Amino acid sequence: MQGTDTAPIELFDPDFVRDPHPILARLRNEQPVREVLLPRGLKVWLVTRYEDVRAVLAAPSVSKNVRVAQELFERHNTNPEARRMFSDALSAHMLNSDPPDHTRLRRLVGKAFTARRIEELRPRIEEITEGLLGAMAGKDEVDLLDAFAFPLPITVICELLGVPQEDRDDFRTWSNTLLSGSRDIEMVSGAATAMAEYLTKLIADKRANPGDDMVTALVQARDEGDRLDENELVAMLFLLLVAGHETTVNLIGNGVLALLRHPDQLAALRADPSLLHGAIEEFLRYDGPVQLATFRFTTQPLAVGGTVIPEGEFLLVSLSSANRDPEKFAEPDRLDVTRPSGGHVAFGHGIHYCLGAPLARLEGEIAIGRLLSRFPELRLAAEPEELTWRVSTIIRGLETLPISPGRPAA
Ligand code: HEM
Repeated sequence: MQGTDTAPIELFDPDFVRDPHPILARLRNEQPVREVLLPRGLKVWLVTRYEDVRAVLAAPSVSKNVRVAQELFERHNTNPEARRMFSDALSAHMLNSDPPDHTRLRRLVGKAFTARRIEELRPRIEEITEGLLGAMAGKDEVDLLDAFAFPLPITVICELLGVPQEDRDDFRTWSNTLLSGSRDIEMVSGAATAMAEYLTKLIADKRANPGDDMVTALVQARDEGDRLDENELVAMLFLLLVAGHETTVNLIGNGVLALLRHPDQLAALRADPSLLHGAIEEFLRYDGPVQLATFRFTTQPLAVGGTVIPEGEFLLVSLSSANRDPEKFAEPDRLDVTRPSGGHVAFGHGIHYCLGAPLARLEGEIAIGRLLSRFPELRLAAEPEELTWRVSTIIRGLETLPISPGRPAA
């Protein structure tokens, strides 16, 4: 019977991590709403069909209030050692809040992320892109993630916020650990503490030496208008930096891999660069960087796809699965850069729809467009089967992407 089968499913087995789509297709067909046990011992409901995913993301009775979530977490966790996974210092951000807190927090930064404001960053994003591509020219083989897909968005978000260059490597390490889905609880909470201490110090520095950056603007909003408290300030920076670090890298990485594995699509895009805009949407649909939306929970019984999920249960919705649902997308497993774009849920849906979507799209377009025009001979430098994917509850992305750039265009 639908929903009640709690036999383990292989959500984080090597087969799933390598290619989740066959397992997701089976779930959509057989058990579109069902309970699963996560690696750290938490029981959650997993939702996999497009319409159900959108309905859950838009349901006002589905909450993200982190304080209530902490209590529920303790009730639903089967592993007593994993009790404290939510770090208080980092958790008071918009993605962990319901209205009216969510509305207030999102409004504080909303203006800086509109498509128009983000478009002003274009020349700087192009400059960083050209610099990184220039450094790749002449090399036989490089890891595209390390040389290009990571440094580009990290540099952009750090410049926007005002995070010093020399601190960026530490930040990347902590951020990766926090999103790894690791069972090593000490390592995860160590990274959370280091991150919180770092951000607290950054805020103190900006108070003493204000700059023309977003951290300074938020510090001033905190100090003058009393519109967010100190905890919320730390958590806001944490969210923006982590979102800026962990996502766009995989739009670039997964997108380039998809193209290199589909030479006909690569040729079509090279022949008609006006397809690029739609191609970015297709990469987001085909293998988006965020496979599961973040935790939510029911505050009253919720009917989804014929199953009633009781009150006080955790929900995870699979964005990767929704984006391959044949009820919504014809031939969903086919990469097609000419597909009419739109409708995918790679950036989520509802009030938590990705704040950084305009920035991610612009970075993705500039990065992939310039990469293809700079390196006409670009090819994979590994067999696709040899590539390994990161083990993470949230993120869908490669560990490394070895490529051979070939001769640069004249
Ligand atoms: C291709 C890159 C990106 C993808 C695929 C992506 C995806 C997502 C998704 C799926 C959500 C909703 C999660 C949920 O409802 O559980 C989200 C929220 C969010 N994203 Fe992104 N993101 C990307 C880039 C960025 C960037 C560059 C930033 C900028 C700093 C950013 C900032 C945020 C913020 C602040 C939220 C929370 C919004 C809210 O709670 O109202 N994202 N993102």
